[in-house]
Amino acid sequence: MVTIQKTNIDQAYDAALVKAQQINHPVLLSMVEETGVLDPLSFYHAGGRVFKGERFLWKDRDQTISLIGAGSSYDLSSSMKEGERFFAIEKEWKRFISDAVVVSREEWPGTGPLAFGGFRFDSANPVSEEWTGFNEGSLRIPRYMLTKAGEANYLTVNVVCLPDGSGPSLQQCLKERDRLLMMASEPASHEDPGEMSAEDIRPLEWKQSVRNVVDRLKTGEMEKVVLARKTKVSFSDEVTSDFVLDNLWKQQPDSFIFSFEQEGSCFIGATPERLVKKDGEEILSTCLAGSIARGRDLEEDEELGRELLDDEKNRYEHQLVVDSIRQALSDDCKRLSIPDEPQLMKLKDIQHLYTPVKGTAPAGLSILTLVEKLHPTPALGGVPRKEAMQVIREEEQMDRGLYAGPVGWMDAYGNGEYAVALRSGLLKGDHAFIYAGCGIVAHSDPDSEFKETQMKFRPMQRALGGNLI
Ligand SMILES: C=C(O[C@H]1C=CC=C(C(=O)O)[C@@H]1O)C(=O)O
Ligand SMILES: [Mg+2]
Repeated sequence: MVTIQKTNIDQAYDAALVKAQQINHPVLLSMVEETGVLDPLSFYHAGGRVFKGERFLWKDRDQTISLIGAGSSYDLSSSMKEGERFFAIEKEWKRFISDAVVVSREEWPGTGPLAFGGFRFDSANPVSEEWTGFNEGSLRIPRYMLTKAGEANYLTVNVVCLPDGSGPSLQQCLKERDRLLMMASEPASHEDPGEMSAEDIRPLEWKQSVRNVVDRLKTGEMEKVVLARKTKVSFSDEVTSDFVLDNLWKQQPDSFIFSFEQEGSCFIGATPERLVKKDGEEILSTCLAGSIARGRDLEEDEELGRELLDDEKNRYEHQLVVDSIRQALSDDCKRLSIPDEPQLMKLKDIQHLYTPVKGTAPAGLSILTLVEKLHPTPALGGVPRKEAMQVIREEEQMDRGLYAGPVGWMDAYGNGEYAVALRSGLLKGDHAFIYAGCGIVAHSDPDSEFKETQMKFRPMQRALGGNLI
């Protein structure tokens, strides 16, 4: 945890420089101020004029917080495998913030030193060409960050002071900040990516994989395996994250919206699934699994909702997630509250079975400890976990990259939130890959699971500019 200082900025900068020399290690100076109202997308767009390729955006499902980062002041990254990657990043983060000098009036959640990023779904799967640039864990502490929390707007400026005194001066950073703020007061505009065409990758092989997995599940050797597939979308021009975000923002108000630019690519999406949120001692998680279409009118929609709630196959698919999340959280969380019956979560293109999870944990417990325990839940992995992951590797024959992995943020005050990066894709110049998967159980039918993936592709297809229903 960090200690807040209420000194003036010049003194804090000098103190950070002296500290960097003393400990012979970079020291972060983080300055936080309340600002006037800023539009998140305009800030993101303005950030792109100086820091294209180094931006992120996050908006939570409850509309309580938005974070928009531009530039990088420090990267936390790990190439370690499995749980080690979470612990390695956690260790470096703790060390980094323990030396940080923070100038702020208060400990506003989501301000000051904050790391945003994601983790690959499966660290044991080799990194494919399309995902190069993303490590097993890749988190970024931005140079500039807008935090919108309710009605309040905050701007964080992070300057890393180096032991040899090199690096940007305080005056340079403050000048750049003013320029960024000026540009962010202009409305966001973006280029249209032009003509679009889509190509399903290995659709027939995917259905065959569902059959193979169903056969194995019927023997009782496993209970559930989530199989995903991808579609390649091509454009006549470059598809920018500004364009896609603008669409997601308008079209998916009930989802977590995220974008993470890294080395010429951008991982982006609108997911309904929270992995874990930590707000002081309060812990929230979500069980989300089991799906059905939306109806054409209210009556049909309610009928489909009832059908989903009563459907044995979907209830089983869902219950495996509930059991696994309960077990993963039971060691660290007190007062776990998990309703016995799921409810419906209705999104634009699909409805899901949904069980909210609440609990409490010591304020000092790191959110990454919980992420490590929860990931991968059976909403995107399977049961038993280890065996299901091996089947996914064998049957999917693809690299999920950050799709279905944890994506989100953590601050230096012990707050944070990670979503499961579903309904997402990777933008790469004039093309994109989008991903969707389904929980396969012994009673799965390949054609209906395939249709389910088609529904799950729709949010990204629409955001990419596809003229869909
Ligand atoms: C794996 C995905 O969805 C998961 C989350 C909700 C419902 C699911 C299902 O019904 O199969 C999946 O477990 C995806 O969207 O790519
Ligand atoms: Mg399903």
